Amino acid sequence: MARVVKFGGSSLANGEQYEKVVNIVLADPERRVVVVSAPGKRFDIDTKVTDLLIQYAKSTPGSSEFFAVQKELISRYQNIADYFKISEKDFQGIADIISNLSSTFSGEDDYRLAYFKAHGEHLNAILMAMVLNQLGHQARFAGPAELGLYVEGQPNAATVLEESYTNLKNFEYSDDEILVVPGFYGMTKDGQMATFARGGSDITGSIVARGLGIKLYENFTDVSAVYVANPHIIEEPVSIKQMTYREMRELSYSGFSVFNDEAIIPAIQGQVTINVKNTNRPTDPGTLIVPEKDFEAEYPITGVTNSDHFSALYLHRYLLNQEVGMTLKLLQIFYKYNISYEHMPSGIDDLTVIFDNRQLNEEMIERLCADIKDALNPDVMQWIDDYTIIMIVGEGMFKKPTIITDAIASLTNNGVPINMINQGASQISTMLGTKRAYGKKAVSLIYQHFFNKNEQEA
Ligand SMILES: Nc1ncnc2c1ncn2[C@@H]1O[C@H](COP(=O)(O)OP(=O)(O)O)[C@@H](O)[C@H]1O
Ligand SMILES: N[C@@H](CC(=O)OP(=O)(O)O)C(=O)O
Repeated sequence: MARVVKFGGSSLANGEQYEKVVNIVLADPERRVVVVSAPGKRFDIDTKVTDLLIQYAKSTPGSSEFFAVQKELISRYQNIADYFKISEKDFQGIADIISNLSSTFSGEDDYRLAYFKAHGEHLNAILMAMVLNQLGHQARFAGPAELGLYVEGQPNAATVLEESYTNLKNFEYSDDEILVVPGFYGMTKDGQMATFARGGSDITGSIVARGLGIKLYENFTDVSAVYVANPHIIEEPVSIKQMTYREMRELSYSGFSVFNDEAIIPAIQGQVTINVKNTNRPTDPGTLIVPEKDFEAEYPITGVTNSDHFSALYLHRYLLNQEVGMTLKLLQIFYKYNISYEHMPSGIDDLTVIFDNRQLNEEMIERLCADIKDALNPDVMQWIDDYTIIMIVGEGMFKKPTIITDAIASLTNNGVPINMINQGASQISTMLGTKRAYGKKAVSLIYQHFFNKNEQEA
């Protein structure tokens, strides 16, 4: 069965990592389509190529910073090319593209940053095809322009156009060649490069798998599995062997950065199974992300995460719930500021609106609050920035009501106050709100309660 394989920036950070990737690709002839990110961090305090490109785009052309970043960028690709003994002549094309990025850009101003960022993946795919050719394999660069992968919307947070799937379906390639596809960006209909949100190469992998009708998408990263909790919070957490699309989407949206939350959608639409695997330990089975829960879960919940990218607005006024059109007025104000909300748990006299705070700034919040005061005249209105959301996820959770009470008790009995509970109609997640300082402690307590094997056996 043909596969799409995507390699994240950590898997392509230098020559040694690149060699592992090449070995993985060549180990199985079914690995026909290779999606690459831009080179990532080689060590903890290193800078990803995407971040260097952002710095490059923002520096003044001709300034010393501009030339310093340009040099650093060329050397990131040069080191990989040298590792594989790519000739100077062949590499020169990549160096020239980097040097000339500022002058080759001819689109609308809004797209300039996206143009720079997209080149991280673009050049890495050109280099990967070169390396595979140099090693005697038939490989070809296939970028969004060639594939017909079209996008629309914001230049740095684009969304795929449906016609891309027809274009991909009609894309011709032969059985004996490897396609190397740059992740993270697509083309607008007027020929400009636009990127997905950060971490968006995962999205390209899903789009390409759905479009080409490929049913297995291997997503190679630097961990051996999707763990039940963030490994930066819990040391050596339990691995998830299998999970559903819905579980992964809930968890990635709220903090599991290992797989981009938007990338699940094309996989759902194309019924593509995702296998998250480790480039450094490719024989480990990894985590399978599948359409339906037709497997036995090992633990009562699938995962727990916390996320600080939410803020809340609390409104209180007696008889708030009886006022016809109150929510409409509120939503009209959000619409005016082009703000979407995530959740809106309510009581009889109060309402909490939870926002993704990455779309807000201080000035917007001030104007928004002033408009709400005018329109709704609340007794209490509080903007809460010091907020973290704890998300507990599992398809089986709601069959056993004690799971939620146990989770809450494990927090409140250990000094973590909860100021919001939201249980979605989806019946697979419960969201708890608390102060940021408690975020990691809350994840640890819930982890200890549900996954700590010693405790469970006791
Ligand atoms: N629940 C989780 N399971 C596994 N990894 C996680 C989880 N939550 C956060 N991560 C982090 O995600 C990282 C992998 O994602 P990312 O850095 O985007 O990789 P890549 O460079 O391969 O795209 C891991 O190194 C890990 O630190
Ligand atoms: N290089 C882009 C896109 C991406 O998906 O990268 P990675 O696979 O390294 O997370 C970024 O840094 O956002």
